[in-house]
Amino acid sequence: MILMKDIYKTYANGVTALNGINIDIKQGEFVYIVGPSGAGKSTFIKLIFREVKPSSGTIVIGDMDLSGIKERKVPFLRRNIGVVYQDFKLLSKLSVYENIAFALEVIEESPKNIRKRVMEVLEQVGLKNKARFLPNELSGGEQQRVSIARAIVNHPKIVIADEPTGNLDPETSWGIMKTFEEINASGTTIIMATHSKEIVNTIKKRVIAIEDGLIVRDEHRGDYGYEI
Ligand SMILES: Nc1ncnc2c1ncn2[C@@H]1O[C@H](COP(=O)(O)OP(=O)(O)OP(=O)(O)O)[C@@H](O)[C@H]1O
Repeated sequence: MILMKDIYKTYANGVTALNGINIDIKQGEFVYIVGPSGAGKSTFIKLIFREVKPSSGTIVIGDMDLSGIKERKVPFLRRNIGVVYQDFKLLSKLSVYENIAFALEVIEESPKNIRKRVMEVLEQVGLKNKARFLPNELSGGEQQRVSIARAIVNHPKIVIADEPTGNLDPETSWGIMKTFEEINASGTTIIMATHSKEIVNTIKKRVIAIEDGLIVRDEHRGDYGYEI
């Protein structure tokens, strides 16, 4: 599903973020990516949806080998991947409904299907009654739910989340995690970078630890393993 072989990444400024990564993640897995600040977690995550290109090595996502992929094929890769960010990245002038519908409009889904599917995902994240609200009229947790709804509206096979609870209080974070678990239960692969020891040690999943651009630990139902 997600395969990386001998992945190295050195940025244009000379910083080497990844130093020989090998990984195999199967469809339907839930994986935490942990490690110190600057270890290479975000770089690892960005490789999956081709926000970042490796300096060398092979990446296969589903049946797509990204090594030789043409730029015009990248949107097809991204259709299978939903992304959730720490700071939500919602469009502030668009309503909740429009923020989610936008993801379907760009792939030219019919207006009837768009309406049906947007209301479906809003129901799934518990925000059906806020469809007409603007993002700044919502709490942080609600905004993150909108961004999760946007990420899953197109039925992606993979959802990637880069510190999705980083800006939320603990109670709200547990609710967001429950939503990710429900999405995972329907067969979607979840890759989540997190600094939350409480979450990783409570909701046990596969844990991949990255330090200095290398995978130093890969455990089924692992622990967070750091003090903060
Ligand atoms: N666009 C970039 N250009 C140059 N260097 C970068 C770029 N993005 C990241 N880096 C560097 O690559 C290294 C790894 O960064 P990365 O963001 O992947 O770490 P991280 O583990 O996600 O950190 P954090 O937990 O703080 O988010 C760092 O030294 C960082 O400064």
